[in-house]
Amino acid sequence: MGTKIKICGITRPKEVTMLIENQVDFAGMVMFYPKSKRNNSIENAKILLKKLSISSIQTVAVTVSPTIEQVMEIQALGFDYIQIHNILSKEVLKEIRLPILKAFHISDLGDYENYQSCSKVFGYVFDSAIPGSGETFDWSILDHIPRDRKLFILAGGLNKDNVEKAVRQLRPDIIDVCTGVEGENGKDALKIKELVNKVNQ
Ligand SMILES: O=C(O)c1ccccc1NCC(=O)[C@H](O)[C@H](O)COP(=O)(O)O
Repeated sequence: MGTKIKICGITRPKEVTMLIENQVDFAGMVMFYPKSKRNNSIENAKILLKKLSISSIQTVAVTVSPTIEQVMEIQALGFDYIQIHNILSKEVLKEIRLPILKAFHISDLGDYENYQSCSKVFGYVFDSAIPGSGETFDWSILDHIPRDRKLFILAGGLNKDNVEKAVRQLRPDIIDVCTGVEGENGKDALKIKELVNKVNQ
C-alpha cells in the first residue's frame, strides 16, 4: 500500500475542493487553538465537515492539550480522528471515544513508548518543535523508534522538494503537510497537486 497523504490546517471551503480534486486521504482542521492562524470555529468546522462528507476523505481534529469539554464537542461534530499535541490528560484518555493520533515533537520523543500499549492511540505524528511552522527536523532521530502496527505519520516542513526523500528514508504510513502546500492566501491548488504527484509517482 502506498503512502497516504494528510493535508493539515484547512480553513476554507475552496480548500476542501482542492483536497477532493487531488484525492488526498486525510484533512486536518486545527480546533480550540486560537494562537494558530489556522484555527477553526465550531461553525466553520461544521461547514467544512459537511463539504467533506460527500468524499472519502477522513477528517482529523487537530488539538493542543484539549480539555474533556473540547473533546466532547469534537466528537459531537463527527470527526473521524483527533490529533493531540502536548498533553493527553488521564481524564481525556479515559473518556475519549475517537481514535487518537498522538503528536510528538522532537523534544518529547521519549514519551512515545508510553502510548504503544494504549488501545485508544491509533497512530503517532512525528513533528518538528513548532507544529505548523513549516520547519523540518533531523529525520535520523526516528531511525531507532521501534515500529508497531499503529500509523506512523511524518510531519514537519514537508513539501514537494523533500517528500520523496522522506518517503524513501522513513517509509511513513502517512505524510502530513501544512505550510508546504500554502501560498499567500491559504492552501494552494498547484502546490497540493505537485505534492500529491510526487508522493504517488
Ligand atoms: O498549523 C498550526 O498552526 C498548528 C497549530 C498547533 C498544532 C498543530 C498545527 N498544525 C498541524 C500539524 O499537526 C503539523 O504540525 C503540520 O501538519 C505540519 O506542519 P508543517 O510543518 O507546516 O507542514
